[in-house]
Amino acid sequence: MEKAMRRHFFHHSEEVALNSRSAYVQGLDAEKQHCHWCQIRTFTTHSRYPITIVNNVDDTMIQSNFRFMDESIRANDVEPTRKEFLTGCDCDDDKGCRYDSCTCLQDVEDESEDDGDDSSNSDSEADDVFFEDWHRKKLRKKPYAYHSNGARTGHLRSKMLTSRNPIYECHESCICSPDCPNRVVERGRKVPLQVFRTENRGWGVRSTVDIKKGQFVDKYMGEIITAEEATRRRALSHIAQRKDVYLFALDKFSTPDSFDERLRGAPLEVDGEFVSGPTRFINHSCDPNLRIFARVGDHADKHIHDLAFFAARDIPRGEELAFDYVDGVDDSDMDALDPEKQKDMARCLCGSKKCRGYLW
Ligand SMILES: C[S@@+](CC[C@H](N)C(=O)[O-])C[C@H]1O[C@@H](n2cnc3c(N)ncnc32)[C@H](O)[C@@H]1O
Repeated sequence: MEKAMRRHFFHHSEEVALNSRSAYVQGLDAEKQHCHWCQIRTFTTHSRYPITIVNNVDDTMIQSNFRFMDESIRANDVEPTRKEFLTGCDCDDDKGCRYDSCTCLQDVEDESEDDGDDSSNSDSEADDVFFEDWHRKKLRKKPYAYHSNGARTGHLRSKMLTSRNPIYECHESCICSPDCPNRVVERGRKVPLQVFRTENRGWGVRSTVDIKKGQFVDKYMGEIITAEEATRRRALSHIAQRKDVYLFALDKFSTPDSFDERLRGAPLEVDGEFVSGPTRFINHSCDPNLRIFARVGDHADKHIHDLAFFAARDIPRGEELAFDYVDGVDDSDMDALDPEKQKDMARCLCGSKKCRGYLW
Protein backbone atom coordinates (compact mmCIF):
# COMPACT_ATOMS: atom_id res chain seq x y z
CA MET A 1 0.00 0.00 0.00
CA GLU A 2 2.74 2.39 1.01
CA LYS A 3 4.63 1.47 -2.17
CA ALA A 4 1.57 2.41 -4.21
CA MET A 5 1.28 5.77 -2.43
CA ARG A 6 4.92 6.54 -3.14
CA ARG A 7 4.46 5.60 -6.77
CA HIS A 8 1.49 7.94 -6.92
CA PHE A 9 3.14 11.00 -5.42
CA PHE A 10 6.66 10.65 -6.81
CA HIS A 11 6.20 8.97 -10.16
CA HIS A 12 3.30 10.78 -11.74
CA SER A 13 3.08 14.10 -9.98
CA GLU A 14 2.43 17.23 -12.09
CA GLU A 15 5.90 18.60 -11.41
CA VAL A 16 7.71 15.61 -12.84
CA ALA A 17 5.40 15.51 -15.84
CA LEU A 18 5.95 19.17 -16.76
CA ASN A 19 9.72 18.87 -16.73
CA SER A 20 9.85 15.75 -18.78
CA ARG A 21 10.12 14.75 -22.38
CA SER A 22 6.76 14.47 -24.19
CA ALA A 23 6.82 10.69 -24.62
CA TYR A 24 7.45 10.39 -20.93
CA VAL A 25 4.57 12.78 -20.21
CA GLN A 26 2.25 10.69 -22.39
CA GLY A 27 3.34 7.63 -20.49
CA LEU A 28 2.55 9.38 -17.24
CA ASP A 29 -0.89 10.39 -18.50
CA ALA A 30 -1.67 6.78 -19.34
CA GLU A 31 -0.40 5.77 -15.93
CA LYS A 32 -2.61 8.37 -14.24
CA GLN A 33 -5.67 7.01 -15.99
CA HIS A 34 -5.08 3.68 -14.31
CA CYS A 35 -4.26 5.14 -10.90
CA HIS A 36 -7.05 4.70 -8.36
CA TRP A 37 -6.01 7.79 -6.39
CA CYS A 38 -6.12 9.94 -9.54
CA GLN A 39 -9.52 8.51 -10.49
CA ILE A 40 -10.98 9.27 -7.06
CA ARG A 41 -9.58 12.81 -7.07
CA THR A 42 -11.69 13.63 -10.16
CA PHE A 43 -14.96 12.95 -8.28
CA THR A 44 -17.03 16.13 -8.08
CA THR A 45 -17.61 15.81 -4.33
CA HIS A 46 -14.17 14.44 -3.44
CA SER A 47 -12.70 17.56 -1.86
CA ARG A 48 -15.66 17.97 0.54
CA TYR A 49 -16.47 14.31 1.10
CA PRO A 50 -13.31 12.37 0.30
CA ILE A 51 -13.05 8.72 -0.55
CA THR A 52 -10.05 6.99 0.96
CA ILE A 53 -8.56 3.53 0.57
CA VAL A 54 -6.76 1.88 3.48
CA ASN A 55 -5.26 -1.53 4.02
CA ASN A 56 -3.97 -2.31 7.51
CA VAL A 57 -4.31 -6.06 7.00
CA ASP A 58 -2.07 -7.19 4.14
CA ASP A 59 -0.35 -6.01 0.93
CA THR A 60 -3.31 -6.50 -1.38
CA MET A 61 -4.13 -3.62 -3.72
CA ILE A 62 -7.47 -2.99 -5.40
CA GLN A 63 -7.37 -4.97 -8.64
CA SER A 64 -5.57 -2.96 -11.32
CA ASN A 65 -8.28 -3.52 -13.95
CA PHE A 66 -10.85 -1.79 -11.74
CA ARG A 67 -11.72 1.85 -12.47
CA PHE A 68 -13.39 4.29 -10.03
CA MET A 69 -16.15 6.44 -11.58
CA ASP A 70 -18.61 8.75 -9.85
CA GLU A 71 -21.40 8.26 -12.40
CA SER A 72 -22.62 5.21 -14.29
CA ILE A 73 -21.71 4.99 -17.95
CA ARG A 74 -24.06 3.83 -20.69
CA ALA A 75 -22.83 1.16 -23.09
CA ASN A 76 -22.84 2.34 -26.72
CA ASP A 77 -25.95 0.32 -27.56
CA VAL A 78 -27.97 1.84 -24.68
CA GLU A 79 -29.58 4.94 -26.17
CA PRO A 80 -30.24 8.01 -24.01
CA THR A 81 -33.88 9.14 -23.83
CA ARG A 82 -34.70 11.57 -26.65
CA LYS A 83 -34.86 15.18 -25.43
CA GLU A 84 -38.46 15.68 -26.55
CA PHE A 85 -39.61 12.97 -24.12
CA LEU A 86 -37.95 14.53 -21.07
CA THR A 87 -40.33 16.25 -18.65
CA GLY A 88 -40.18 17.88 -15.24
CA CYS A 89 -42.53 19.51 -12.75
CA ASP A 90 -43.49 23.16 -13.08
CA CYS A 91 -43.64 23.98 -9.37
CA ASP A 92 -42.31 27.52 -9.19
CA ASP A 93 -41.86 27.28 -5.44
CA ASP A 94 -39.96 24.34 -3.92
CA LYS A 95 -42.63 23.94 -1.26
CA GLY A 96 -45.14 23.17 -4.00
CA CYS A 97 -43.34 19.91 -4.71
CA ARG A 98 -44.96 18.41 -1.63
CA TYR A 99 -48.42 18.63 -3.14
CA ASP A 100 -50.57 16.76 -5.61
CA SER A 101 -49.83 19.16 -8.41
CA CYS A 102 -46.12 18.20 -8.57
CA THR A 103 -45.94 15.94 -11.60
CA CYS A 104 -42.77 14.26 -10.27
CA LEU A 105 -44.97 12.70 -7.56
CA GLN A 106 -47.81 11.72 -9.90
CA ASP A 107 -47.07 8.00 -9.56
CA VAL A 108 -46.70 8.03 -5.78
CA GLU A 109 -49.47 5.98 -4.30
CA ASP A 110 -51.89 7.87 -2.10
CA GLU A 111 -51.57 6.06 1.19
CA SER A 112 -52.26 7.65 4.52
CA GLU A 113 -49.84 10.52 4.60
CA ASP A 114 -49.46 10.35 8.37
CA ASP A 115 -47.05 7.54 9.18
CA GLY A 116 -46.52 8.82 12.71
CA ASP A 117 -42.94 9.44 11.77
CA ASP A 118 -43.14 13.09 10.90
CA SER A 119 -44.78 14.18 14.14
CA SER A 120 -41.62 15.74 15.55
CA ASN A 121 -40.96 17.44 12.25
CA SER A 122 -44.40 18.72 11.33
CA ASP A 123 -44.47 21.52 8.79
CA SER A 124 -42.66 24.63 9.82
CA GLU A 125 -44.40 27.90 10.44
CA ALA A 126 -43.06 29.18 7.14
CA ASP A 127 -44.76 26.28 5.42
CA ASP A 128 -47.99 27.02 7.24
CA VAL A 129 -47.98 30.66 6.23
CA PHE A 130 -47.33 29.75 2.63
CA PHE A 131 -50.11 27.25 2.43
CA GLU A 132 -52.65 28.80 4.74
CA ASP A 133 -54.57 30.01 1.72
CA TRP A 134 -57.04 27.94 -0.23
CA HIS A 135 -54.20 25.84 -1.71
CA ARG A 136 -53.73 24.16 1.61
CA LYS A 137 -57.36 23.04 1.70
CA LYS A 138 -57.60 22.11 -1.96
CA LEU A 139 -54.31 20.35 -2.63
CA ARG A 140 -53.61 17.05 -0.98
CA LYS A 141 -50.20 16.38 0.41
CA LYS A 142 -48.43 13.43 -1.18
CA PRO A 143 -46.71 10.75 0.87
CA TYR A 144 -43.39 12.47 0.43
CA ALA A 145 -40.29 10.25 0.61
CA TYR A 146 -38.18 12.63 2.70
CA HIS A 147 -38.49 14.65 5.85
CA SER A 148 -38.55 18.25 4.76
CA ASN A 149 -38.17 19.97 8.10
CA GLY A 150 -36.12 19.81 11.26
CA ALA A 151 -33.01 17.82 12.05
CA ARG A 152 -34.00 14.99 9.75
CA THR A 153 -34.46 17.11 6.64
CA GLY A 154 -33.52 15.10 3.56
CA HIS A 155 -33.62 11.77 5.40
CA LEU A 156 -35.93 9.06 4.14
CA ARG A 157 -39.05 8.72 6.30
CA SER A 158 -39.36 5.51 8.35
CA LYS A 159 -42.36 4.21 6.45
CA MET A 160 -40.50 4.61 3.19
CA LEU A 161 -37.36 3.06 4.63
CA THR A 162 -39.12 -0.19 5.42
CA SER A 163 -41.01 -0.30 2.12
CA ARG A 164 -39.98 -1.46 -1.33
CA ASN A 165 -41.38 1.65 -2.94
CA PRO A 166 -39.37 3.56 -5.52
CA ILE A 167 -38.33 7.14 -4.78
CA TYR A 168 -39.57 9.82 -7.18
CA GLU A 169 -37.37 12.90 -7.12
CA CYS A 170 -37.44 16.29 -8.82
CA HIS A 171 -34.54 16.73 -11.23
CA GLU A 172 -32.74 18.93 -13.70
CA SER A 173 -35.70 19.25 -16.11
CA CYS A 174 -37.93 20.61 -13.31
CA ILE A 175 -38.72 24.27 -12.67
CA CYS A 176 -38.15 23.92 -8.91
CA SER A 177 -34.72 24.98 -7.68
CA PRO A 178 -31.69 22.72 -7.16
CA ASP A 179 -32.37 23.21 -3.42
CA CYS A 180 -35.82 21.61 -3.65
CA PRO A 181 -36.14 19.18 -0.69
CA ASN A 182 -37.16 16.50 -3.17
CA ARG A 183 -33.68 16.29 -4.77
CA VAL A 184 -31.64 14.32 -2.26
CA VAL A 185 -30.04 11.66 -4.46
CA GLU A 186 -29.63 14.20 -7.25
CA ARG A 187 -27.46 16.40 -5.00
CA GLY A 188 -25.08 13.48 -4.57
CA ARG A 189 -23.03 11.82 -1.88
CA LYS A 190 -22.43 13.83 1.28
CA VAL A 191 -20.74 11.12 3.30
CA PRO A 192 -16.98 10.51 3.24
CA LEU A 193 -16.41 6.85 2.49
CA GLN A 194 -13.43 4.62 3.17
CA VAL A 195 -12.71 1.43 1.25
CA PHE A 196 -10.80 -0.75 3.73
CA ARG A 197 -9.37 -4.25 3.82
CA THR A 198 -11.41 -6.53 6.08
CA GLU A 199 -9.86 -9.50 7.90
CA ASN A 200 -11.82 -12.16 6.04
CA ARG A 201 -14.08 -10.75 3.28
CA GLY A 202 -11.72 -8.83 0.99
CA TRP A 203 -12.46 -5.10 0.75
CA GLY A 204 -15.32 -3.47 2.62
CA VAL A 205 -16.64 0.07 3.06
CA ARG A 206 -17.18 2.30 6.09
CA SER A 207 -17.84 5.96 6.74
CA THR A 208 -15.51 8.21 8.69
CA VAL A 209 -18.49 10.16 10.09
CA ASP A 210 -21.68 9.10 11.85
CA ILE A 211 -24.59 8.42 9.51
CA LYS A 212 -28.19 8.99 10.56
CA LYS A 213 -31.10 6.63 9.94
CA GLY A 214 -32.67 7.45 6.57
CA GLN A 215 -29.61 9.36 5.31
CA PHE A 216 -28.59 8.93 1.68
CA VAL A 217 -25.14 7.33 1.40
CA ASP A 218 -24.33 6.92 -2.30
CA LYS A 219 -25.52 5.33 -5.52
CA TYR A 220 -24.47 1.99 -6.99
CA MET A 221 -22.64 2.84 -10.19
CA GLY A 222 -21.38 0.82 -13.12
CA GLU A 223 -21.71 0.15 -16.82
CA ILE A 224 -25.36 0.20 -17.93
CA ILE A 225 -25.72 -2.70 -20.34
CA THR A 226 -28.49 -4.56 -22.15
CA ALA A 227 -29.95 -7.79 -20.78
CA GLU A 228 -28.29 -9.70 -23.65
CA GLU A 229 -24.90 -8.26 -22.78
CA ALA A 230 -25.46 -9.12 -19.11
CA THR A 231 -26.24 -12.73 -20.08
CA ARG A 232 -23.10 -12.84 -22.23
CA ARG A 233 -20.96 -11.51 -19.36
CA ARG A 234 -22.46 -14.03 -16.93
CA ALA A 235 -21.56 -16.86 -19.30
CA LEU A 236 -18.00 -15.57 -19.78
CA SER A 237 -17.32 -14.78 -16.16
CA HIS A 238 -14.72 -16.85 -14.38
CA ILE A 239 -16.69 -16.31 -11.20
CA ALA A 240 -19.72 -17.98 -12.80
CA GLN A 241 -22.98 -17.33 -10.97
CA ARG A 242 -21.19 -14.99 -8.57
CA LYS A 243 -21.05 -12.45 -11.39
CA ASP A 244 -24.60 -11.72 -10.21
CA VAL A 245 -23.20 -10.02 -7.18
CA TYR A 246 -22.00 -7.15 -9.42
CA LEU A 247 -25.02 -7.09 -11.74
CA PHE A 248 -28.16 -5.22 -10.71
CA ALA A 249 -31.23 -5.40 -12.96
CA LEU A 250 -32.95 -2.03 -13.42
CA ASP A 251 -36.33 -3.71 -13.27
CA LYS A 252 -38.26 -1.70 -10.68
CA PHE A 253 -40.71 -0.36 -13.28
CA SER A 254 -40.61 -3.28 -15.73
CA THR A 255 -43.97 -4.78 -16.52
CA PRO A 256 -45.16 -6.69 -19.61
CA ASP A 257 -48.12 -4.36 -20.18
CA SER A 258 -46.30 -1.04 -19.89
CA PHE A 259 -47.05 1.53 -22.61
CA ASP A 260 -43.29 2.24 -22.66
CA GLU A 261 -41.70 -0.49 -24.77
CA ARG A 262 -38.42 -0.08 -22.88
CA LEU A 263 -40.23 -1.28 -19.74
CA ARG A 264 -41.87 -4.27 -21.41
CA GLY A 265 -38.85 -6.41 -22.25
CA ALA A 266 -35.90 -7.67 -20.25
CA PRO A 267 -34.50 -4.79 -18.18
CA LEU A 268 -31.13 -3.09 -18.52
CA GLU A 269 -28.54 -4.08 -15.93
CA VAL A 270 -25.73 -2.25 -14.12
CA ASP A 271 -22.39 -4.05 -14.01
CA GLY A 272 -20.10 -2.68 -11.28
CA GLU A 273 -17.40 -5.34 -11.41
CA PHE A 274 -14.77 -3.36 -13.33
CA VAL A 275 -16.12 0.21 -13.42
CA SER A 276 -17.91 1.58 -10.39
CA GLY A 277 -17.81 3.77 -7.30
CA PRO A 278 -16.89 2.87 -3.71
CA THR A 279 -20.29 1.23 -3.05
CA ARG A 280 -19.22 -1.64 -5.29
CA PHE A 281 -17.04 -2.79 -2.36
CA ILE A 282 -19.93 -2.98 0.13
CA ASN A 283 -20.24 -6.46 1.60
CA HIS A 284 -23.32 -8.46 2.50
CA SER A 285 -24.80 -8.72 5.98
CA CYS A 286 -27.80 -10.77 7.13
CA ASP A 287 -28.48 -7.88 9.56
CA PRO A 288 -27.70 -4.94 7.28
CA ASN A 289 -27.37 -1.26 8.15
CA LEU A 290 -28.14 -0.13 4.56
CA ARG A 291 -31.04 -0.63 2.18
CA ILE A 292 -31.05 -0.06 -1.55
CA PHE A 293 -33.87 1.81 -3.33
CA ALA A 294 -34.83 2.46 -6.93
CA ARG A 295 -34.78 6.22 -7.49
CA VAL A 296 -36.18 7.89 -10.56
CA GLY A 297 -35.85 11.50 -11.66
CA ASP A 298 -37.29 12.07 -15.12
CA HIS A 299 -40.26 9.72 -15.65
CA ALA A 300 -39.03 9.10 -19.18
CA ASP A 301 -35.93 7.48 -17.64
CA LYS A 302 -37.67 4.83 -15.55
CA HIS A 303 -35.91 2.08 -17.51
CA ILE A 304 -32.57 3.49 -16.38
CA HIS A 305 -33.43 4.28 -12.75
CA ASP A 306 -30.79 4.87 -10.08
CA LEU A 307 -29.96 2.48 -7.27
CA ALA A 308 -29.51 4.45 -4.08
CA PHE A 309 -28.22 3.29 -0.68
CA PHE A 310 -29.85 4.71 2.46
CA ALA A 311 -29.01 4.04 6.13
CA ALA A 312 -31.56 1.63 7.64
CA ARG A 313 -30.58 2.81 11.16
CA ASP A 314 -28.10 5.16 12.82
CA ILE A 315 -24.59 3.99 11.89
CA PRO A 316 -21.65 5.11 14.04
CA ARG A 317 -18.49 6.17 12.20
CA GLY A 318 -16.16 3.26 11.48
CA GLU A 319 -18.89 0.58 11.45
CA GLU A 320 -18.75 -1.44 8.26
CA LEU A 321 -21.55 -0.62 5.81
CA ALA A 322 -23.47 -3.62 4.53
CA PHE A 323 -26.69 -4.49 2.76
CA ASP A 324 -28.59 -7.73 2.31
CA TYR A 325 -27.61 -9.18 -1.09
CA VAL A 326 -30.80 -11.26 -1.12
CA ASP A 327 -33.15 -8.68 0.42
CA GLY A 328 -36.72 -9.87 0.04
CA VAL A 329 -35.99 -13.55 -0.57
CA ASP A 330 -38.14 -15.64 1.71
CA ASP A 331 -35.89 -17.63 4.09
CA SER A 332 -37.96 -20.75 3.62
CA ASP A 333 -37.12 -20.70 -0.13
CA MET A 334 -33.43 -20.61 0.55
CA ASP A 335 -31.22 -23.49 -0.45
CA ALA A 336 -29.30 -22.89 2.78
CA LEU A 337 -31.90 -25.01 4.55
CA ASP A 338 -30.99 -28.01 2.40
CA PRO A 339 -27.82 -29.77 3.70
CA GLU A 340 -27.14 -31.32 0.24
CA LYS A 341 -27.11 -27.93 -1.47
CA GLN A 342 -25.03 -26.35 1.26
CA LYS A 343 -21.92 -28.05 -0.15
CA ASP A 344 -21.98 -25.77 -3.22
CA MET A 345 -22.86 -22.62 -1.36
CA ALA A 346 -20.66 -19.72 -0.26
CA ARG A 347 -20.43 -19.28 3.50
CA CYS A 348 -21.55 -15.96 4.86
CA LEU A 349 -19.01 -14.39 7.19
CA CYS A 350 -21.08 -11.36 8.20
CA GLY A 351 -20.77 -12.38 11.85
CA SER A 352 -24.21 -11.10 12.84
CA LYS A 353 -26.39 -12.98 15.33
CA LYS A 354 -29.03 -13.20 12.62
CA CYS A 355 -26.60 -14.75 10.09
CA ARG A 356 -28.33 -17.20 7.72
CA GLY A 357 -25.02 -19.01 7.19
CA TYR A 358 -24.71 -18.76 3.40
CA LEU A 359 -24.47 -16.01 0.80
CA TRP A 360 -25.93 -18.01 -2.09
C1 LIG B 1 -19.66 -6.93 -4.29
S1 LIG B 1 -18.24 -7.74 -3.70
C2 LIG B 1 -17.92 -6.86 -2.23
C3 LIG B 1 -16.47 -6.42 -2.19
C4 LIG B 1 -15.51 -7.55 -1.99
N1 LIG B 1 -15.33 -7.86 -0.58
C5 LIG B 1 -14.16 -7.23 -2.64
O1 LIG B 1 -13.13 -7.34 -1.98
O2 LIG B 1 -14.16 -6.86 -3.82
C6 LIG B 1 -18.95 -9.29 -3.19
C7 LIG B 1 -17.96 -10.31 -2.73
O3 LIG B 1 -17.48 -9.99 -1.43
C8 LIG B 1 -17.43 -11.16 -0.60
N2 LIG B 1 -18.43 -11.01 0.47
C9 LIG B 1 -19.32 -10.02 0.61
N3 LIG B 1 -20.04 -10.19 1.72
C10 LIG B 1 -19.62 -11.32 2.30
C11 LIG B 1 -20.01 -12.04 3.48
N4 LIG B 1 -20.96 -11.59 4.28
N5 LIG B 1 -19.35 -13.19 3.76
C12 LIG B 1 -18.37 -13.66 2.96
N6 LIG B 1 -17.94 -13.02 1.84
C13 LIG B 1 -18.56 -11.85 1.52
C14 LIG B 1 -17.77 -12.33 -1.51
O4 LIG B 1 -16.56 -12.82 -2.00
C15 LIG B 1 -18.56 -11.68 -2.62
O5 LIG B 1 -18.43 -12.40 -3.83
